[in-house]
Amino acid sequence: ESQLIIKERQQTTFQVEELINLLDGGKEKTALRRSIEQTILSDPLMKTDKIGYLTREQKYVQSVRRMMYFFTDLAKRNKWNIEDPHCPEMLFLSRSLSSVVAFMIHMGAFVPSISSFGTLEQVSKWQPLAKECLIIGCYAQTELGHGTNLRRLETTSTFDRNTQEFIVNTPNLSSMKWWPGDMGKSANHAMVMAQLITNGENHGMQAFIVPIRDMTTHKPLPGVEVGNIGSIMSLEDTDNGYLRLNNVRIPKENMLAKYANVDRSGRFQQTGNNRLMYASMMNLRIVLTREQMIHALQKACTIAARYSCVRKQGSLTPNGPEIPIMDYVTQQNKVIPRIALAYALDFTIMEVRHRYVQFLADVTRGDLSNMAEMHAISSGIKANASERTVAGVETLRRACGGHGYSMASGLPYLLLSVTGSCTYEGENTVLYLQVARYLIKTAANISMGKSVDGSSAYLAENTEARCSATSQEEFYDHSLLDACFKHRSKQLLQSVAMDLQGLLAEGKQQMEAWNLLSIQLVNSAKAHIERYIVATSASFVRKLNCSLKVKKLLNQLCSLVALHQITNFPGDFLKDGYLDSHQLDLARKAEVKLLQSLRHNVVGLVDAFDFRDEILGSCIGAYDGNAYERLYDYAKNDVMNKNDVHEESYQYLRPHLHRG
Ligand SMILES: CCCCCCCCCCCCCC(=O)SCCNC(=O)CCNC(=O)[C@H](O)C(C)(C)COP(=O)(O)OP(=O)(O)OC[C@H]1O[C@@H](n2cnc3c(N)ncnc32)[C@H](O)[C@@H]1OP(=O)(O)O
Ligand SMILES: Cc1cc2nc3c(=O)[nH]c(=O)nc-3n(C[C@H](O)[C@H](O)[C@H](O)COP(=O)(O)OP(=O)(O)OC[C@H]3O[C@@H](n4cnc5c(N)ncnc54)[C@H](O)[C@@H]3O)c2cc1C
Repeated sequence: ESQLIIKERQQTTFQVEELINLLDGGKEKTALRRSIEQTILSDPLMKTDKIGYLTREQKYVQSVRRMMYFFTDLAKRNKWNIEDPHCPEMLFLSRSLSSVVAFMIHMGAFVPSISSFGTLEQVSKWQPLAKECLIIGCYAQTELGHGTNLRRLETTSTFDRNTQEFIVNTPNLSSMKWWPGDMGKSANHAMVMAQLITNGENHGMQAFIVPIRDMTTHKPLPGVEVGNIGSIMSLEDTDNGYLRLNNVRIPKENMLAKYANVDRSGRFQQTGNNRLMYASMMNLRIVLTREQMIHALQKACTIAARYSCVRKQGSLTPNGPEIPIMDYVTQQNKVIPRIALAYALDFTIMEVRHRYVQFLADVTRGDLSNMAEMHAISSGIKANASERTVAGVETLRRACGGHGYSMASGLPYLLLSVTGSCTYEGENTVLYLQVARYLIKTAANISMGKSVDGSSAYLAENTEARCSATSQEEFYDHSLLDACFKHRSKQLLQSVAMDLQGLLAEGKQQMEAWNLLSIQLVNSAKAHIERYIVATSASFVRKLNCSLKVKKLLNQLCSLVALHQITNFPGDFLKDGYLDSHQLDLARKAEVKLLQSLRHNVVGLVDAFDFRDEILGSCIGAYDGNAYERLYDYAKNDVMNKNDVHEESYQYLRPHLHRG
């Protein structure tokens, strides 16, 4: 173990294990997580070869092999609950599996969509088959021509009264399904989202289960053309696919009919709220925020923080001893606010998940009153967490200098794999505009004196016109910081709502006015969600039952998240004079002081994320801090170094070497 990292751990002022337990949800949960990790990581059939050395095809094959074994054997033998994406076991499992892997869409989207859209009878038919991996499914919504605008999907499913079948068709190039994970090579069934047509009338998007490959030969079924879409930026262990359906017939029962059905004569009946067809996307938005984004940020923080403490470069005195780069305040400003953000997002998503589970129970009772708010929160948190995670991981990668550019650091892999999360499951701008739609409606409700949802209640409160802070210390106070965020959000919303009214009064059409103001609308949505994160994480910490030391530390992290946002994006806080430039200076000084006070706990804070080295996959961020030894070992094992002289060198270099 590096002496430097030992020294860092000696400086830690709190019990790391306490914080680990807190993040897991209790001591017993930590024990459960560790035993799951131990079982998975010690199983020879779950072993992965070093990802950097595999071809795209090898990655896919390895992933399919591991995950088939995992779902059909390992998880069952250990009686792990892989049914509920929000249960603790599932959270721990996805952490142990460490990267995006085959059958995540099958288990994470296909299986839950059956119960989201299916009747009880349909669920009891399809779900056991899917859970046992007797069928492999994908979620086929996006098309070559449309991903966001679901109303304009072009795949059709036309009811044939004579045969009591649906004819599913992708009539042209742009209507073919494009992108679904697990579809290219693995899936034998697809959950196809298509326009339902009965008796010549279009009833909008519905879900259909379409068999696409033969259950014995795995060959595409008649009328089906299916394949991989080709190399993508990362996530190469899954097979994102395309699918063309040429008038493929499926039985009438394959339309999932929880919220709408078609009778034998082709009469369409809507039995539930049609927004519920969209609502199922909330689930994956929340799951991905934690399972992919926050974990990626936590891993990147772990790597950059540990490395920054063992990397020495330069000195703070002329010819003096070299210091760990973590002692530079600029380095602290790159690493520590990201650690703080990783904590704040984790606390926020715990609350969001808790609310979502309650929301699901409400929906089962037929109560949809919280749907609009839940949609705004889940869309906003997905967009904000992915945007800040991607930016954060890149900052942390650069904070590791040259070694951050090497695959050996694990950082490029994290960055590339998490970048996609800004696009899939709802492109971020589009999601922010959904939040803005909710906010504009809320503003209208407030002006009519109607009640507003809990997370937006502050929009109806009276707030001070100016921040009251006169000292640095006040900028650590959560309620003062929250007031800054409330004010920013409120004034951005008021201003865009007024502009919208103005444009409408001038005679502009609603959609045109909306488009003209969409930059402001996105900013307003971001401000609302950032306020939600600041308030939710602080209140989560307030309610925690933990030692004073840990509470103090977590309170500091919450303050830092808010302060860092104010000092880096001060414009909207200064705009209407809520903060003045003197107060901004105080906030900056407060931030630097906070960074320095958190400095000696940096390693403890990332140790508390408790990622085993095998899961972290980094030569420079391993627990023992032996970065250089591992980098050297990584280089020695490069396939290019198999022989001292590369065969190609003989062929192309040797003829030229003797020319002179
Ligand atoms: C274990 C896990 C590990 C995982 C690793 C896996 C990694 C890899 C995974 C990769 C996985 C990737 C997998 C994938 O990528 S799967 C594909 C994901 N695709 C999308 O997310 C598509 C995004 N597009 C949309 O969501 C819609 O088209 C929108 C909604 C934007 C517009 O459409 P439209 O123009 O029709 O909408 P509108 O604006 O008129 O609104 C109409 C009304 O509907 C309400 N509304 C809208 N949306 C929702 C909602 N969601 N819940 C509840 N309500 C909702 C809305 O408030 C409004 O209500 P009201 O205001 O009128 O009252
Ligand atoms: C790795 C990966 C895995 C995926 N897996 C699946 C899957 O399993 N199943 C599936 O069905 N799909 C999947 N997708 C598709 C994904 O859901 C879509 O790509 C995503 O929803 C974005 O839609 P789009 O590609 O049509 O983007 P577009 O909507 O074309 O976005 C392009 C640009 O247009 C802008 N834009 C579009 N509409 C508006 C608007 N109304 N207002 C303002 N700006 C707008 C966007 O902000 C963006 O800047 C996956 C994608 C990726 C990258």
